[in-house]
Amino acid sequence: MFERHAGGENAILVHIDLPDTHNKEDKDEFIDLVVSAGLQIKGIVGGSRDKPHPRYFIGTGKAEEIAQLVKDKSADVVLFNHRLSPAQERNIERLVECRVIDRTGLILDIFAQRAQTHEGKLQVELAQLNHLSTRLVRGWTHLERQKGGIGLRGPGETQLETDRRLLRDRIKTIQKRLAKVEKQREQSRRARKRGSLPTVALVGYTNAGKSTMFNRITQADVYAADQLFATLDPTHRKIHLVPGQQAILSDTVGFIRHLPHDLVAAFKATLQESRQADILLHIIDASDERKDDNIEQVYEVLEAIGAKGIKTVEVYNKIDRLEQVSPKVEPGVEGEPDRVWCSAMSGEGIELLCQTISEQLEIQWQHLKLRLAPQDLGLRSELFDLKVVENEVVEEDGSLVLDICINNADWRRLMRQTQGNIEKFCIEA
Ligand SMILES: Nc1nc2c(ncn2[C@@H]2O[C@H](COP(=O)(O)OP(=O)(O)OP(=O)(O)O)[C@@H](O)[C@H]2O)c(=O)[nH]1
Repeated sequence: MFERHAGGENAILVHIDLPDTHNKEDKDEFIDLVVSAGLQIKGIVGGSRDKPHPRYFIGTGKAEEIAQLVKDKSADVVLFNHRLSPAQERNIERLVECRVIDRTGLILDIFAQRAQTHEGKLQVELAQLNHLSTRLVRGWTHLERQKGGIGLRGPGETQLETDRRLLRDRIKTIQKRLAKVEKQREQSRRARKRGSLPTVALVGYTNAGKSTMFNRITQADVYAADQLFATLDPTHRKIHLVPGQQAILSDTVGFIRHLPHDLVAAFKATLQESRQADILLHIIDASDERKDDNIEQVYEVLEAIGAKGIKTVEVYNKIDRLEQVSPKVEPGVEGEPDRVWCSAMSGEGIELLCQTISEQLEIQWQHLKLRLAPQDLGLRSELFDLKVVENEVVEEDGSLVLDICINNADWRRLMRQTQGNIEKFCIEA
């Protein structure tokens, strides 16, 4: 694994403007990421190119400039805000004589520092190992610590072959463990659904204020820090939105621009949580000048994980930092999400937010087909009392087939009342 960056290692940053980069935003975010990883920035090397140089990504002149800077500033690591090929990483490492980490490596390292649960840690380790496996070369010593020596190396195996084998074994073990943890999680998710409380998932660009909002709404003391990715693992709490209405609130990982696709895949289980939610609360840092771009990035990730169609409330957070903005709700028109302006930090507007979530949950309707046995007359009359029955057919055996259109709140109440049994009558959703 990469060495942890605790203790403030000295870093030289490299950010090159290429035709497809959003220069300023990308660079600012890169700096935020590096600071968040606990590194000391000792120098930033910039420049522009039409396309990456095959050998060093940057030009030879720039590479030499970096090598000099590494010496002058006694840097421990050079960080590229780009995705480097394994060969490029190696070539630069040789030239500058210190460790080189690309953008994916940096994000993985931050994930590794923030992972809290067993599953989160496993996910990070797997992603790191996969990333490393493409970078395994002769003389590569990252796995040194795990090697016990005797008995580990097979007959005639070179160092490189041993490393590869160890890496493959480790990847297999982690995949197995992850599969088990994911299964357990799926079971507890089903249990929560059976408990029939609606779920509300917080999503949003990293540092938008999700953990702070989670704390504010739940009054729970989860970790909130001025660090990117403070929440790698989802956390769940039961919340009271308005008297009598409860929901499960879940906090998820922060999104980030250009999140490499293999990382999206690695964190799918974590992001899965948002896919299963009844409502997404999209937390936006209203005081961030990059907010429009960030909003777009979040919607892109949501689309990539198949969570695009879920009802969303856009939460414009941090209004305490804005002048002349008071808490308010802007109802969405023509299918656009409602927008709530509030502050997780000061608490202004949080009541409005809870009311909006509650209303959105109430007004979700679903069409269902139920088959009731002739003796289930109590339930039948209850459904008629609720005025949710659209059609009724009596079948030859006396059973009743009802088409109903019911809102979530009523459905949940019936679920509670029948201890989940009503679900057994569903023949079609
Ligand atoms: N002024 C102000 N600061 C806020 C507000 N909400 C959150 N913050 C600050 O913004 C920073 C990030 O907040 P977090 O809650 O950790 O953000 P997050 O979205 O969970 O971050 P990731 O875990 O990186 O995705 C912290 O310094 C918070 O104190 C707010 O309403 N007003």
